[in-house]
Amino acid sequence: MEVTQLLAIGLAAVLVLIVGMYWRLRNTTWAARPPIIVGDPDVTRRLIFDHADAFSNHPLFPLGIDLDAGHPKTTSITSAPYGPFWRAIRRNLTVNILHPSRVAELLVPLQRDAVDALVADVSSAAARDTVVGVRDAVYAAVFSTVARLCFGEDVGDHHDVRSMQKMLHDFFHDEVGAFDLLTSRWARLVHRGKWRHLLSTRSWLGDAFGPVIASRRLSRGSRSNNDGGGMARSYLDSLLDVRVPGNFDDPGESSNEAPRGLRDDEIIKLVWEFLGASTEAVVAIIEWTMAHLVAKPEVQEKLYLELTAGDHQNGQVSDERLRDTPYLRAVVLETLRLHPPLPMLIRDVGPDGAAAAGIPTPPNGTVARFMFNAEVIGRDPKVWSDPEEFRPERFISGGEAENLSLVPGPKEIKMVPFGAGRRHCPGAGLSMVHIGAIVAALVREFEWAPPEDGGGVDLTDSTALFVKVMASPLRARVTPRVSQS
Ligand code: HEM
Repeated sequence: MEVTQLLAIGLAAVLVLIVGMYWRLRNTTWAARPPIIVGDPDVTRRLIFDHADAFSNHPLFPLGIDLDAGHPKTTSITSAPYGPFWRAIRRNLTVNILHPSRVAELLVPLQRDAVDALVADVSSAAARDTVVGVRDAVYAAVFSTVARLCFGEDVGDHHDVRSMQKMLHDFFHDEVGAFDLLTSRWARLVHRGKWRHLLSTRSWLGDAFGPVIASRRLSRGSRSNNDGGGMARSYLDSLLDVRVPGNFDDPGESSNEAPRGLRDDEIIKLVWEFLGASTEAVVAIIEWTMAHLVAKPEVQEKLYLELTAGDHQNGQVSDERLRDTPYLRAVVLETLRLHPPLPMLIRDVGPDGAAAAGIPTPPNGTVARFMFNAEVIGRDPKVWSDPEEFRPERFISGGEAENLSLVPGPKEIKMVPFGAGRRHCPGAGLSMVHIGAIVAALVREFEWAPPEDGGGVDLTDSTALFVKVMASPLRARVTPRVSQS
């Protein structure tokens, strides 16, 4: 046999090996057993509400890996097992930050600066170019507000906020995202550096937020009454004060261990959850809303007229103001119906849940994973007329979804963008105010039209970690409105 033939055979063997390895690695997933996908609103209602005890646990490791391995365990509200620890940290967030009175007191004043900066950004982009993108400017406006809610005014200088924003953005929007790394060993092999970076999340979060927490502890310690020195009490302040049951794994109602304060590594996890939860989905919905307004000028005009009528002109958006601007609320709800940014509500259930759902009992010590598909539920033709149509009128007086609440009750489910049952999103009210204020400012100040290049509005979606976003960032022709005053 000639050398060239030998070489060809060797090369072919190597290729077969590589392709085999590729397929083996590609098909390795972190969820060992396939989840059970539910898209029917009635089945969702029955399982989540009628069997609430069994359907109240989210996955313990939302990213599929234990990022605490080798360290004391930490948890977020999202991943804490249903029980007293979860209740304590969720209650702390709802009472201290998300309660409507706190939203009015904390969020609304902070938004003013962020919205002004956003309007200035869009104005200068529109002056430079006929076609502008809105995603980055909105991201900055939302994050700067959220960072101040989280850390208070002493969050640091502009540079610190920007570097936190970049960290969060890279985590969700890196082109080789955590999801690719977790679902494919091939991706881990090719992007070893990024995989190592993901595994060391705990340590780089510590480097970023540890000093902020330490400095806040210090400044509070130097004041006798921990009153924040006249500053509004931030989420971080509440986390420094909250008392939790000794052990977050304890499923019982009463732990034997004495209540304790949170450790810094636990606070870091909760702060990271807060920043991510209050930025990503909010930005996604603002962009989807603007996309529909560009695509449907008649809806945009109707909204503009509502926003500029009477004393709404230049008014801040608050919970009450949203009640006075039903069309704005309807436009945002219609966007949430069509594009729930977290399209899957996940529940891990044991034998009770499996029995309720009529599926085989999961083997000892394991769970069955249910994914309730919010996107399918919100577009169910049994529930919605012309479900694929963007029609905000459904949500106003006389419409098929008049008076629909943000989070469904136990009687009926029509849409679940903020989830359902005990684990529903506690940030729904704050989100509506935050989204409403930004959309209101963008529509009041500018007219939005499709780019002249004929590209139109592309409503294709893609997933950034867990969040459904527009696959191509929105681009629009933006014209400043003539001042009404
Ligand atoms: C448009 C904005 C938002 C959307 C669409 C959204 C959606 C969701 C969804 C679908 C869930 C899972 C619910 C379930 O499993 O039933 C969730 C959970 C959660 N969200 Fe939101 N969210 C938004 C904004 C916020 C904001 C502003 C916060 C404030 C910090 C927040 C904090 C949380 C937390 C802590 C959980 C976990 C709740 C638990 O496990 O008990 N979210 N969110």
